[in-house]
Amino acid sequence: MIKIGIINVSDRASAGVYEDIPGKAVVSLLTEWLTCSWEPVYRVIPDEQDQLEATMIELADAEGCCLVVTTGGTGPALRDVTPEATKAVCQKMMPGFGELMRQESLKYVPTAILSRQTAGIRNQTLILNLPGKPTAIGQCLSVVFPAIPYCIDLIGGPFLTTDVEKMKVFRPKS
Ligand SMILES: Nc1ncnc2c1ncn2[C@@H]1O[C@H](COP(=O)(O)OP(=O)(O)OP(=O)(O)O)[C@@H](O)[C@H]1O
Ligand SMILES: Nc1nc2c(c(=O)[nH]1)N[C@H]1C(S)=C(S)[C@@H](COP(=O)(O)O)O[C@H]1N2
Repeated sequence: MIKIGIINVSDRASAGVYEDIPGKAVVSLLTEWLTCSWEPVYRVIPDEQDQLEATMIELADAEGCCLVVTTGGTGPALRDVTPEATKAVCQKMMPGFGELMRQESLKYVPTAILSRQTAGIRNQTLILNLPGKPTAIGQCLSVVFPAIPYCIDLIGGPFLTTDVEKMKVFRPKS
């Protein structure tokens, strides 16, 4: 079974102050787009770098997720450490994901430049950061998703398929 990790990184969501809207939004978009069978591996944790790194490693190495999507903790605030944790656990960074998501987000809010969201590869797992704002989830994930299945092909992961009416992905012809 294809597994996809979703980690909501938020002190308030993990304390139950917020409902986990961003994480649920990721699951609902993936459910709408993907036609292959898959299952979410879901975590809600505080902005603690050690815990976040341990959770990313668990979802990548022990659970075998081909993709791990994080929400929140990408900004400049003192406790925002999601990009640092991502860099610490990845062997390769994929800066194009962050660049494209910021460019898209700027169409909606000038504060898009405050997100340090990035992506990287840990072994056979792509780790992708999204901002924590519920409205940012669809705006960011839909703009980078067309490249995600091919990225997962290239790192030796499972073949992700989508409903082309809802999410058209791109795989270059070999
Ligand atoms: N479940 C939610 N419902 C409504 N707004 C949310 C929710 N989660 C996040 N947000 C909004 O997105 C912003 C950024 O979210 P993020 O998770 O990065 O940080 P945070 O919620 O401030 O985290 P923390 O609780 O760790 O400070 C929040 O300030 C809030 O405005
Ligand atoms: N699409 C989109 N991107 C966005 C935003 C948003 O509302 N929509 N908020 C910005 C703001 S205000 C901040 S502080 C940063 C970091 O958010 P995070 O700490 O929740 O990850 O994301 C930015 N990117």
